[in-house]
Amino acid sequence: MLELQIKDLCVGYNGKEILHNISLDIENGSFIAIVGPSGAGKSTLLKQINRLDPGKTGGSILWRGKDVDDYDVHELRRNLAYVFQKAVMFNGTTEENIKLSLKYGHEFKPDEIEALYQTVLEEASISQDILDTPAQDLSGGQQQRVGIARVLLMGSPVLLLDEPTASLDVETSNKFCQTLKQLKGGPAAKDGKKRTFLMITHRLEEAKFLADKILMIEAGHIVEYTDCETFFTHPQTQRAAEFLKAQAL
Ligand SMILES: Nc1ncnc2c1ncn2[C@@H]1O[C@H](COP(=O)(O)OP(=O)(O)OP(=O)(O)O)[C@@H](O)[C@H]1O
Repeated sequence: MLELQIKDLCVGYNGKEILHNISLDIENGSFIAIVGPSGAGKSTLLKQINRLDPGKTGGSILWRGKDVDDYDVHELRRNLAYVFQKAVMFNGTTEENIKLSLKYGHEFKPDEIEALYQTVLEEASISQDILDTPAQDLSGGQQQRVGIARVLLMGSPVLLLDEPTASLDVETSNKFCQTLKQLKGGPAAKDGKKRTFLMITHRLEEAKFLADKILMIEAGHIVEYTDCETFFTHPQTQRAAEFLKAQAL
């Protein structure tokens, strides 16, 4: 089943085109790593998916067959959740910070919430000592896991991850990727369909570890959209081969 279809998407600002005729299909349950040089348009693409970027000039994005523009924006963002480079922590306990997402029009019955909460803590590797610490005192890696827990508590089937490990050290980042790996392929809450991940990363080893497919973008164009192994072992384009070679230096 197709989770997302992007058709001839064009984005531009002040007459300058940032994304040019992007078309791609994303299967339910897949993990897509989005790679490419700085300024390629990766974040712009991700933000287009849940309408965080206002620059669309043409084309369409369908989530489960319906144009994202036709959804109520809160419903859309609850289902296609954006995870930023750094999760924002508010005053209060970690538990309060995680349960904050329940305020955003969730569809769960009260008795379902507690069960889901317990599952989410396990899935996002949130231990009791993290819960007991004020959220603002948590380390960067712990805060990112709290951010993920919030998204899971909303039951979002699609996670849009914009460089979630960029501000983490290598060890913490590896732990965070282990958490994502555990989540991968797991059923989304409620509808039983699998979770789908789109993650921007500059760390190719993370893409290799997590992704089913790699989407490489450069200067607003798709360079390659291929399965992970093929991308790393037999890139189909000269440009992808050069990109991989440069990263290996
Ligand atoms: N609101 C905006 N107005 C004008 N230009 C914009 C806007 N948003 C993005 N851009 C431009 O679009 C281009 C692509 O930006 P984007 O953030 O999508 O790139 P990126 O591939 O995510 O880069 P990075 O890897 O450095 O985060 C950049 O040149 C950026 O300046």
